[in-house]
Amino acid sequence: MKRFLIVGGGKGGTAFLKTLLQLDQVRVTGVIDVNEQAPAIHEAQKHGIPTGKDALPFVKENPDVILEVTGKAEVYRHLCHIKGQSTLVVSGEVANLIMQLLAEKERWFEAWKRRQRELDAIVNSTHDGMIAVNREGRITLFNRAAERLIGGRGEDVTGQDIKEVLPGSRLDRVMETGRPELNRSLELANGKKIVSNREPVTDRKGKVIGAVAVFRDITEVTALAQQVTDLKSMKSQLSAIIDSSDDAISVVDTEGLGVLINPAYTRLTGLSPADVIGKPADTDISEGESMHMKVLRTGKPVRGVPMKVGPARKDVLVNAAPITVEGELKGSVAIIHDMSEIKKLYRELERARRIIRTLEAKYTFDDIIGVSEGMKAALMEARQGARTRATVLLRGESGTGKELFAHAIHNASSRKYNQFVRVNCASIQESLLESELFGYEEGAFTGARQGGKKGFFEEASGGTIFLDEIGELSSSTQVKLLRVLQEKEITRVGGTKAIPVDVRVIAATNVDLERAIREKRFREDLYYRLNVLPIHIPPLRERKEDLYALSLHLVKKFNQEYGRNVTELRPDALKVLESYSWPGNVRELENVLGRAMIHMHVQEREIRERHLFPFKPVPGFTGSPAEEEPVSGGETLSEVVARTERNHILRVFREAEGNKTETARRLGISVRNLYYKLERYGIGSQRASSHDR
Ligand SMILES: Nc1ncnc2c1ncn2[C@@H]1O[C@H](COP(=O)(O)OP(=O)(O)OP(=O)(O)O)[C@@H](O)[C@H]1O
Repeated sequence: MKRFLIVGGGKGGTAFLKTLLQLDQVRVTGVIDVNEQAPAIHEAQKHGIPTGKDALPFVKENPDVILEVTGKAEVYRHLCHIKGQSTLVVSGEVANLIMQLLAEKERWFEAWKRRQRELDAIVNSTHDGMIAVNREGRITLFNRAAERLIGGRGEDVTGQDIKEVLPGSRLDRVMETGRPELNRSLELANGKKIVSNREPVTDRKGKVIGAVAVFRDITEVTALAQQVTDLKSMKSQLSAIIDSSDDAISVVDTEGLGVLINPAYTRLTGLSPADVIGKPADTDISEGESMHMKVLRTGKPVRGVPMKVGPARKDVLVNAAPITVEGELKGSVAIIHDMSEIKKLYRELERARRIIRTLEAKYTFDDIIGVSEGMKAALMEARQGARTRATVLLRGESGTGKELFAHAIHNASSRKYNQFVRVNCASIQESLLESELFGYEEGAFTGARQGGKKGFFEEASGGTIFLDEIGELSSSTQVKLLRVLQEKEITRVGGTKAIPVDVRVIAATNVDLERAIREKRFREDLYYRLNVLPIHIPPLRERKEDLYALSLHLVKKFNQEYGRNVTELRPDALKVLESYSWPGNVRELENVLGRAMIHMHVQEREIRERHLFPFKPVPGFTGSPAEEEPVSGGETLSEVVARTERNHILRVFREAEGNKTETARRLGISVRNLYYKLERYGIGSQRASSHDR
């Protein structure tokens, strides 16, 4: 509040008074004039302002400004003994001007104050901390951000020595050197990280009159920077994982537009990033609805969807899932697993399995012993035949080695790594044979397996099927077999679809097929289909020169089996063997030698005649006891019938020298029936297994 004393109440004084009365922060302490009727005196009295002598005490109170509006002021100055007061002498004309200037100053002052408040607001609202000190190092500014960062209150610390409030501020140092310190990072005692700029404040002449520090909290920024670094490294790790994945990966945004694919995706589909990124997913790899679009539509993952993709139409399995960030759907990711590799591996595995199984077709040509002309010819034909896929018909009596030949042909052919399936056509019930050979569809007959079943032909696909005892096939099976040989395709029982099969057929029989054709028991057309490469294996009695080598070969085999060390066959023993007719052929020889070795002393090395003695070869026997059973009392009728039947079959079987076809003929039953009965009564050597698998 400024106090004014107006001296002179004329026009000028009145003008001053009126102007001053309009101003804030101004108090007129009095108006003085010798003329008590002067207009300003009147005006002052109207406003209760002391005049004349009444004003004098206020003069003594030392008004801030005395406005002398006339020359008479000198008198009043003297009167009032006012000293050291600034006195302004103005004429009435300039009084107005001065008043205007005063008003201007007041406005400027107001503006300055407002500006000051604005600056205060700015200084206090900024996130940057600000501290200013004067020349003495006393704090003149300590804004709110500084309060927050450092602690303490601006009003408390203002005027205090900066060295006490903030010993590490270095503002004293800045004042000393007069040089700014910029972008300095430091950690405060409270753990906050800041970066600060400190600058000296100079007057117009460049003299340092203080210093100011502006500093910023970078704790969060540092943490954010760390997070960004972490995210970057995570991103590059993820990119490396995605790029090195063998599974194809694709990502789309919420609009279904491609965002990311990995190299495996390009390898699988042939689509480059340019084909996919930013393009709609509904034109992607799938034929129906895109898995991405399905995921975006339903918000749910899809799993294990089989598809064919890419130019190679590779089999794949697709998994797709929504990408959600804080509960919000952001897109979809699909992982496409190439199944062709697995399928390939599976095929390899199957192949390996087959090789293992094929080992069951374990004989090769090296296992077939034969020095006789007849055997040499058969072997040569078989070796040649092995190189082709021609159907082979092995002819020869029981036990001559037909199956051995079949194994050897398969193992010498290009099909050796695939399945060798042996089917004994006589030992499988006629009603089952068709479905066993050709398989059946689900529901083909009561008891048919769910999903149907592959037959032997399908099992042998890529390999060889050995149809033993082919002469025993029923006419309906003969027709079907003929079709397989002609069309190279099968139809499952109960099915309509023709399934192509790539199978090499080796058939064998000891039946006189030509006679069977004449008797209408065997189809002529099938005969010609089978008889592409007939191989005749002569009976042992016609190739006695093989006996010695064969015997040594078989003895070697038994040595291993029985843990013996027999190395020789004495001439006397060989002579006995040569004098025999071998109706059971090599199988019978095998039995005779096996039995002889069992009866030899462990240390004996040579087979002699006496070892074979008493040599009563039983044709067709493999060692199972098959003597006639004696009659005993107290049997039931069915036991008597069974015993009688067994004894009779055994007798005829011996008389026919173990020839099953002949036995069956003499008994008036089918060979199949004979097989059944031989097995039932434990007679003979036939194996019950229908195929080697
Ligand atoms: N030349 C041979 N060299 C070595 N062993 C042989 C020879 N011929 C046959 N064998 C052996 O004789 C036994 C009977 O042979 P295989 O089973 O092959 O005869 P098969 O003619 O198929 O008889 P079947 O018609 O009764 O089925 C087998 O143990 C076989 O190893």
